Order: sequence, then structure tokens, then C-alpha cells
Amino acid sequence: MKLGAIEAGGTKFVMAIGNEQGEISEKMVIPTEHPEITLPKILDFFKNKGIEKLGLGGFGPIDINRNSSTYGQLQKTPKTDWVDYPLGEKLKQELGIPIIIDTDVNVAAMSEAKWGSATDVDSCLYITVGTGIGAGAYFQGKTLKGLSHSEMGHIKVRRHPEDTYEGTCPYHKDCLEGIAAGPSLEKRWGKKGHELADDQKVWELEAYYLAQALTNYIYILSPERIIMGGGVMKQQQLFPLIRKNVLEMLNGYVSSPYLTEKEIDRYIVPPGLTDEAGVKGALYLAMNE
Ligand SMILES: Nc1ncnc2c1ncn2[C@@H]1O[C@H](COP(=O)(O)OP(=O)(O)OP(=O)(O)O)[C@@H](O)[C@H]1O
Ligand SMILES: [Zn+2]
Repeated sequence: MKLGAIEAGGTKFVMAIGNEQGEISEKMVIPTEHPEITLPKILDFFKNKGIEKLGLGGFGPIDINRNSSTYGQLQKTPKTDWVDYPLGEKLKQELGIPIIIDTDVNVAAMSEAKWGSATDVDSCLYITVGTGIGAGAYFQGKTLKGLSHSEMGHIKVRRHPEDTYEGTCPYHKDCLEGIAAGPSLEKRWGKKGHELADDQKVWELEAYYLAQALTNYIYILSPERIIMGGGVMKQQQLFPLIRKNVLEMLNGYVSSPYLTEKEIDRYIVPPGLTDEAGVKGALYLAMNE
């Protein structure tokens, strides 16, 4: 069966055609522009390809409740051109096939569990630290959903006493995303993340915030693996700093062989699917409906 997959991101849309084995035969990346520009490009890619279903992992907030009349509609996204845009409905109308929708991070967690860094466990959390911060979870065969999807990037973390940066989140100012996503690095330090690679102070502060978030996720969800991706995590030096901070913050309270100095390298890890976690997850979503 031919299936379609879309990873809809804040800066780019990744589209692919694949099969039920998760093999991708065709792929295209387009920039995220106004929906009236982006939608025709998406339709051009998928039309007349014989796909039977389409999975979509989208940036949020997005309605992922199957029983809702606005299933697949974007909500209060900071990407203002897309607020309330009925992406799922438009695709369904134009392509005439079932569209299955979840968040970009939920599908990334799912594909890492199926094909990536979490194939040997029954649950995992996928966190992206990019333009925004978001996390998705996959537990015993299902992605985490409830009232809506979770918004783990917008939790409050304790401020470092020396950090006076006000924060970039339009809704909460200094939530985790507001003080630790890529744009906040640029505003706080006056340079883009990749230009700050050699500045130890930058990554110590970043790890302090991200480790607090991970500690909270461990307490609340208890995932068997944590996968960290997104542009900012390209700074590989963050991994040891985050692992060290997580162990210190947990202070031995949660008992698990993974949460030890010896094993934590196998617990907090980069994506196994590198940049394809999202689009492969969308394919898996289509496959399993
Ligand atoms: N090598 C790097 N080191 C540090 N920061 C980086 C690096 N590459 C990209 N970034 C930062 O990551 C952010 C972009 O993240 P990403 O590449 O994950 O894109 P995105 O898809 O827009 O993110 P999102 O998933 O939040 O929509 C930018 O703020 C950028 O400055
Ligand atoms: Zn926020």
C-alpha cells in the first residue's frame, strides 16, 4: 500500500511517500510559508501518486481529537498565518483520502520506538529543542493524548539566579520554551546557537533548564528512554551536561539502573532516526489506522 506522510514544522514541511515497511520512496522539503502558498505545494506533491492514506505530524497547538468537528485544525500557534487554519480538513477535501493527525513530537516518539533509539523499550519521550520546545510520549503502543495534546515545552522551571533574561514566549514569557529554545539563546547572548558553540557558560545554563524539565517529565511520566532532538541539540556537548544535572537533581530518588552514572548515557540519547523521526512517524501513523 502506498502511504503519504507530512511532518509539518514551523520552518519547513517534510513530505514523503512510503510503504508499510516504513521505506520512503520519494521525499520533498518545502519552507513553511502562508498556508495559501504552502497548501498548493503539498497538493502538487501528493496528487496522482496513488496514496491511500496520509499521516500528518503537526506543530501545535493542533486539534488531534478524532471526534472533534475541528480535527486537524491549528489553534493558537505563534505562527500567526496558521492560527485556526483547518489543515486536516483541507487535505481531506482535496486529496479525498483519510488523514490521520497527531503532533510532530508524538509521532517522532512513536517512530523512535519503532525504528530508532527506543526499539528495546515499551515507552519513550521525544523532546525537540528548536525554534520552540515540545515533547511527545509513546507508551505501550500509543501516543499520549488527553484533553488535547500535552504542552511540555511551556512548563515553568526555576530561574538561574544569574539569568535575568525576560523570556520570549508570547503567552508566558519565561516558561521553558521562553528561556531555553533557540530564539531565546539568540536574544539572551546576541548570537545564534551555532555561533555560541565554544561558550561553556551558554551550555551550562541551557543544560540547567533542560535538565529541570527532564526531571519533571521523569517524575510525571516515567519514560523508559528520553530522546532529545531539534536544532539546539546539535550541540552535542549538551548531552553530558544534561545527564549530569538530571542525576544531581533527582538525587537518587527514582530507583532505576538507567538513572545511574554508568547507564544514563543510554537513557538520555539523540534520535536514532536523525532528522527523519518526524516524517517516518507520520508514515507509521498512516500505516496503523
Ligand atoms: N547547530 C546548532 N547549534 C545551536 N542551535 C542551533 C543549531 N542549529 C539550529 N539551531 C537553532 O535551532 C532553532 C531551529 O530549530 P530546528 O532546526 O529544530 O527547526 P524548527 O523545525 O523550526 O523547530 P521547531 O521544531 O521548534 O518548529 C533555531 O533557533 C536555531 O538557531
Ligand atoms: Zn510558554
